[in-house]
Amino acid sequence: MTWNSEQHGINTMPSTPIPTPLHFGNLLRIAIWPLAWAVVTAIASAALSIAPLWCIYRIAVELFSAQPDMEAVWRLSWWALGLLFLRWALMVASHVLAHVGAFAIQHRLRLALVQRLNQVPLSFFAGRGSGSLRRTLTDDVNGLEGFFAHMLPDVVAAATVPVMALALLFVADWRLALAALVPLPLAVLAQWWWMRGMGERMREWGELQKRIANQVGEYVRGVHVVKSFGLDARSFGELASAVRGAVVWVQDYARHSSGGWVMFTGLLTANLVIVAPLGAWLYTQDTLDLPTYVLFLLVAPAVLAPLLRLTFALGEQFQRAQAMQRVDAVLQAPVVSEAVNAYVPDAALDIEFIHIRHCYGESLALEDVSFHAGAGRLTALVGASGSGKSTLARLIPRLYEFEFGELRIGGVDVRQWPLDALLARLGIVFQEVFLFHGTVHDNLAMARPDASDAQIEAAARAACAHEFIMALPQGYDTALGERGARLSGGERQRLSIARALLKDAPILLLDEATASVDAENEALIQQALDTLCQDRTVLMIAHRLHSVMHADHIVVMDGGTLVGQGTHAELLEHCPGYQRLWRDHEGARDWSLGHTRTEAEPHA
Ligand SMILES: Nc1ncnc2c1ncn2[C@@H]1O[C@H](COP(=O)(O)OP(=O)(O)OP(=O)(O)O)[C@@H](O)[C@H]1O
Repeated sequence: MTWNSEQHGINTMPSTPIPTPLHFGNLLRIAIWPLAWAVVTAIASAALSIAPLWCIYRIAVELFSAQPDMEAVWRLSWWALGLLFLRWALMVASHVLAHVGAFAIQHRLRLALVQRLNQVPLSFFAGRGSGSLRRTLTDDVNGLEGFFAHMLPDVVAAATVPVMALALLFVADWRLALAALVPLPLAVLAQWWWMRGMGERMREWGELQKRIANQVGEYVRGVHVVKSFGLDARSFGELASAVRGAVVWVQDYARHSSGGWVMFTGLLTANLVIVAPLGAWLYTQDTLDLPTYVLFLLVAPAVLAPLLRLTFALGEQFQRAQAMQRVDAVLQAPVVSEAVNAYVPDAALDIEFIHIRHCYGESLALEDVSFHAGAGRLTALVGASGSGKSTLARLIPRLYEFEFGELRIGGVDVRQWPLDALLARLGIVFQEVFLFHGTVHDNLAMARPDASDAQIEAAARAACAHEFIMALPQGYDTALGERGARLSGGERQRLSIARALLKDAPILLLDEATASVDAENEALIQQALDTLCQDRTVLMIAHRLHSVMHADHIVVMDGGTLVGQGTHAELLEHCPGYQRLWRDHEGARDWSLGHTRTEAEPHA
């Protein structure tokens, strides 16, 4: 039989959003039926844990009677064994059902988180370390799964067993039953003492864990730099300080909590210390029979000891509540808004920046920038590092929302475009090429999932990538490591150009990517780019001026403002900012050529 999640009340469809703010109630609702059955079977199994003890009590009654009925003793023994097996079967059923429900919750949460992360602007990620976000998607979601899979049946059992045991003891002898409860108020007092300020402490612990996760993420990303300087994790200051902070926290926690904890656990497991002598005294007074005394010796520990489990669950609950808050913060993160009356214009797709102003937090990145990138033309953005070129490009796919002004594509403000339609019309080639785990083919096909093998190959050929792909061990089926580690920068760049060619979008955002590659790769990439740019609206961030001399339009940026625009010739004549850039560029070229010459001369 296959498990049909819909039939069994598990709603895994990502299209139904999870109601926020998140709490245990709305998580439970995701998988209400399996979890409800898990609770029912857990209660039944917990109740049955007491039943064999009742059989043993009845056996004792027989054995201590004047004429023991051995047949009844055997019958009761078989009953005890049968009930024990039934209890185990119910326990297994409860755990299986709890896991089914918990996995449904985990699956739904993950989908909802990934969906949300797809919809938030880039500024959301800027304020968070990638480590802490990864922790939310993995550890926090796993923790919630674990809570429902393990804690739920355990907690239900831990709460049921004492109630059943106490009911049985009160039926047998109310005086000893009360005695079995005596340590409880003292244990609660010790527990209160032990738990004081726990919420604050757990919050501190959560913060420390977040810091460590971020720092470990950073350490792993920068491990080549750390190694190249002959350092190790201890010399990675922030990471070392976060780990030391955790050690101090644990020491402090142990110092403050151990006394109360020892008292609490001691009291909860010590009711026999009262029940045993009191029962013996009542027996000597002839007000208690021996089988009842045996029953108390067997069952009294089950009245309080399971409460220990409940305490663990409470501690666990603190952590899960924090995990839930972190998951909730992502699920409630503001998404890129989409206009109600969004529409796709039926016009040539030019790009127009009108008095654009943008800040990253408090710091101003663009001020009053206006220019027009004509449809089907190549517009280049030039300027010193930090002048705002990339920021302008990032505003087009709405990776960031600008503060003031208008940004029109095809005559319509980007905020009036349906986001999917906008992104479908953009091809993006940035310097940092991200390649996913998967084959070369998968990495290319992501640009157009329905592309045929022939189309993929044609794009690769046009991007001058086919030859190096065929030289890989399995050609297009070669798996690429994390971040495409097995490919050179130039090869990755050509793959990303092939992707853009496959997507065949009418607008192209290009971060000129030839700055850091060798001459052979530069020529190949340039050739690929020339093919890619044909008949498209191209906005190109240019780091080397000679590559944009022939652009239709050049926009010169300086310190977040536009200081000139026109063709290369016009700017050389009128724009001091461009003249300076050109002088620097020519100077650098002379230096590099001169440098090459002087190095080459001795061999001439
Ligand atoms: N995510 C960010 N958060 C905060 N400030 C940023 C962010 N990205 C860029 N900036 C700042 O905004 C300004 C413009 O940066 P931008 O990357 O747009 O310049 P650029 O001209 O593309 O530089 P480069 O040529 O070096 O890439 C800079 O002062 C930069 O420090």
